[in-house]
Amino acid sequence: MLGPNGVGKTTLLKTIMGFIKPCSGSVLLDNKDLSGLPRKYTARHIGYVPQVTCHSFSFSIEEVVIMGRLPHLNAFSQPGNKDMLIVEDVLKKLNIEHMRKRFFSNLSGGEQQIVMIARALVQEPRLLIMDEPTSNLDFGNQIRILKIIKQLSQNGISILFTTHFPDQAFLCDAKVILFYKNTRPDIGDAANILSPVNLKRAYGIDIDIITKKNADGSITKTCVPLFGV
Ligand SMILES: Nc1ncnc2c1ncn2[C@@H]1O[C@H](COP(=O)(O)OP(=O)(O)OP(=O)(O)O)[C@@H](O)[C@H]1O
Repeated sequence: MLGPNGVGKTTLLKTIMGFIKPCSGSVLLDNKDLSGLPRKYTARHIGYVPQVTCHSFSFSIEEVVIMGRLPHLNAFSQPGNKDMLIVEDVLKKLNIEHMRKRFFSNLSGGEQQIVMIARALVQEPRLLIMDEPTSNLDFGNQIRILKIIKQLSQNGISILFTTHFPDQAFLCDAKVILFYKNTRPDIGDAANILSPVNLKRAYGIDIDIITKKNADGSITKTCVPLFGV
């Protein structure tokens, strides 16, 4: 989901998650109205990573990530071997296994963001919803998270995320919902929707789209704003 500030991307995600009541229409999961489903059921199927705010859990990284397994545990049961293997795998994938004992509240905003993504991944959801998952991350971590997003989607997991960087839609070869201030959004493949004309309508600036052929034959598209002199 792409679009200008304040257009309603977060509001739509919160509505899908059931935190806000829709003004009209309904949100269905497996053809059932989400608002009537038990929270635990929803949590087994949908993972949610909210926009970064300052979280102050007094737990270690490892403990915060293990909490993502809660929807799969019975009341009063402890995480078992299978749960711990999933946690290990995700800590490694996100390159945070070496800092697992650090206190979550002492982490930087970007580090906290990676841990919150890890917590959602160990939930093993069918649908992962993330609000600006890369907003606080350094360039390397942005690309690492995008690669994971692409890999998960190739493995059949649906991922819905907001971003302010149209390039990320090209990199993930994603379907795009492009919001505008006063008209209905456009929905479709990044290659079709992210044209200079549509991007100007959304963001109010001139943008060129450059196509680069890589050494391995693949194509990378990137947005270049026309900055002027
Ligand atoms: N709790 C709230 N109460 C009233 N209005 C709100 C509330 N939260 C958001 N809004 C308003 O709803 C509109 C949409 O906000 P929203 O956060 O969904 O936009 P967004 O597209 O996610 O923006 P951004 O890209 O800046 O994160 C904004 O005008 C915002 O001021």
